[in-house]
Amino acid sequence: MTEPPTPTRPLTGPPAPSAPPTPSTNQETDVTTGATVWLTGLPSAGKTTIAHELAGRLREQGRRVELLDGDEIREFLSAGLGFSREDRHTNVQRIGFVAELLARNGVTALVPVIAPYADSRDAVRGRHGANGTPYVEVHVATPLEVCSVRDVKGLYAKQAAGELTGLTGVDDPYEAPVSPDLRIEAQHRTVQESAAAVHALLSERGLA
Ligand SMILES: Nc1ncnc2c1ncn2[C@@H]1O[C@H](COP(=O)(O)OS(=O)(=O)O)[C@@H](OP(=O)(O)O)[C@H]1O
Ligand SMILES: Nc1ncnc2c1ncn2[C@@H]1O[C@H](COP(=O)(O)OP(=O)(O)O)[C@@H](O)[C@H]1O
Repeated sequence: MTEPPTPTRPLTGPPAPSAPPTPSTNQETDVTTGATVWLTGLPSAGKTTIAHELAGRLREQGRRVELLDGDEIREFLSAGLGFSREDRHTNVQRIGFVAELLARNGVTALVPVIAPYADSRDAVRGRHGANGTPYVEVHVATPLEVCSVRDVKGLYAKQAAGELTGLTGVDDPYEAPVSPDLRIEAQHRTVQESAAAVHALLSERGLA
């Protein structure tokens, strides 16, 4: 009597150990659920650093991620815009528009951009809400005293030397979010801990 051929892969049961993890999906459309994660905070607060760490974690679990870097956006999408209230508002709306497009198509859009004005941020949140696209606001709440010592781009020193005016948090407004989805006192946490906190929130909401 001949033995039936052994299948190379089991037809039922759990996926093979080498299978990549499955991202969360919208049950009705079977489309991967995207989201915009906006990290707002002062210059040198750690927005970009935390966003990169978070991006790595999300990619590891098989999610598609785009990081909309503020400096890159200002070089291309927002070329020519400055740092007046009006220009910052325009910049934030443009970034919000692109992030929402990405998020509604299944991408997790990470946005480490200052976005100093509450009404600008609210408008972005509102547009996401109107389209049913998940939006998560994270306040990277590193205090000015810490940011100005880090001074990654030398902006605080320039402002102090009188070579720059209108620096967010110093001589230009930063309206801290009153009720963000998450506030991180990032000066008391490692980058990994901060990224893990955002990741945990996304998991709770079925977005990671
Ligand atoms: N005057 C002034 N105020 C604040 N920030 C300044 C300014 N001039 C240049 N920069 C640098 O520009 C980087 C990008 O700014 P953003 O696009 O995130 O700002 S905004 O949301 O439009 O206000 C921003 O990047 P980050 O340091 O990564 O936050 C700043 O380094
Ligand atoms: N606990 C921390 N969390 C985040 N960044 C930190 C921390 N400690 C030191 N840093 C450093 O602070 C700097 C923050 O810069 P960056 O992420 O570009 O800030 P932002 O994007 O908010 O302007 C980086 O050089 C980062 O390595």
